[in-house]
Amino acid sequence: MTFFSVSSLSMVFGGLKALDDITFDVAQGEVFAIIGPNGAGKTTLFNCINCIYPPSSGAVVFKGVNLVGKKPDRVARAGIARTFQNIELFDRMNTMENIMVGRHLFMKTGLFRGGFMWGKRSFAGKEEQAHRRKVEEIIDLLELQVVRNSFVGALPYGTRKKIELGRALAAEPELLLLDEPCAGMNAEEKQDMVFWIKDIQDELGVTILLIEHDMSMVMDISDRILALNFGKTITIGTPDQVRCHPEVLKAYLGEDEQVQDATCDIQATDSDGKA
Ligand SMILES: Nc1ncnc2c1ncn2[C@@H]1O[C@H](COP(=O)(O)OP(=O)(O)OP(=O)(O)O)[C@@H](O)[C@H]1O
Repeated sequence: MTFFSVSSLSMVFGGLKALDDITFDVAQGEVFAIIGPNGAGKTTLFNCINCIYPPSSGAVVFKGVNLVGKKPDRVARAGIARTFQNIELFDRMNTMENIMVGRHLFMKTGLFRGGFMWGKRSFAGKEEQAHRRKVEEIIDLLELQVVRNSFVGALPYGTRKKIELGRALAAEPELLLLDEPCAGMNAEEKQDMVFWIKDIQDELGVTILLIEHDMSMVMDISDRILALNFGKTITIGTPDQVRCHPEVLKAYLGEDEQVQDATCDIQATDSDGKA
């Protein structure tokens, strides 16, 4: 059984075809990147995968189940978690509490309530302690110990991105959708994020779908890449295949640009598509 697949997926907004007949599959354990210039349809594709948008046509199949028409919380329960392009954390909550929010899918007694209201020996208290242990494992994995009790609103951008990643991991996903995990990060923070993503793939066995504008990061981390432009697939292949694909180069560099570099490197771009 294919672990994850998208078949003939199209999404139309008014007269605009944001996704046009997209088909690909992802094997368990892969890091699969989706690239393309601004407006190519990458976020729309993520929104169709986790059912924020119902596609106009096509299928999104995860472990044999077509997700189209399901609610986003059902998709999360099926084992798909997501981070967003813009950080969406609770600034007035600390790191631990923000990651704990990712556990809500598993909570039978409600967030935090159990431990506080009925004591540690009650079912609710024990359940809450088990969730806290899971959160502590994630804090250790992502080396967030020093900011465990800090309000996230005051923390540096790169740390906040990592906490958002931690919250997604708290849902114990089998498939993790990362929407521009390196956006707004400096070079050191990007290097760290690459390291965490590889760790999540290797140590937790999580399959990763990644949207990212930083091409050096994408080429470094991905097993395979889907390149989109104007909602259509340009190509799917390994980093080396995609890096040198003439249509990919044209999409990034423009019609008139000649590729001088024999390695076919695409310039790293920021989220505005600027070099
Ligand atoms: N809710 C919406 N209503 C109408 N048009 C939309 C909507 N969401 C996206 N679009 C359009 O669909 C196209 C694809 O947008 P999308 O955000 O998926 O691109 P993207 O590749 O993620 O771009 P970026 O890299 O800038 O985030 C764009 O033309 C965009 O304006």
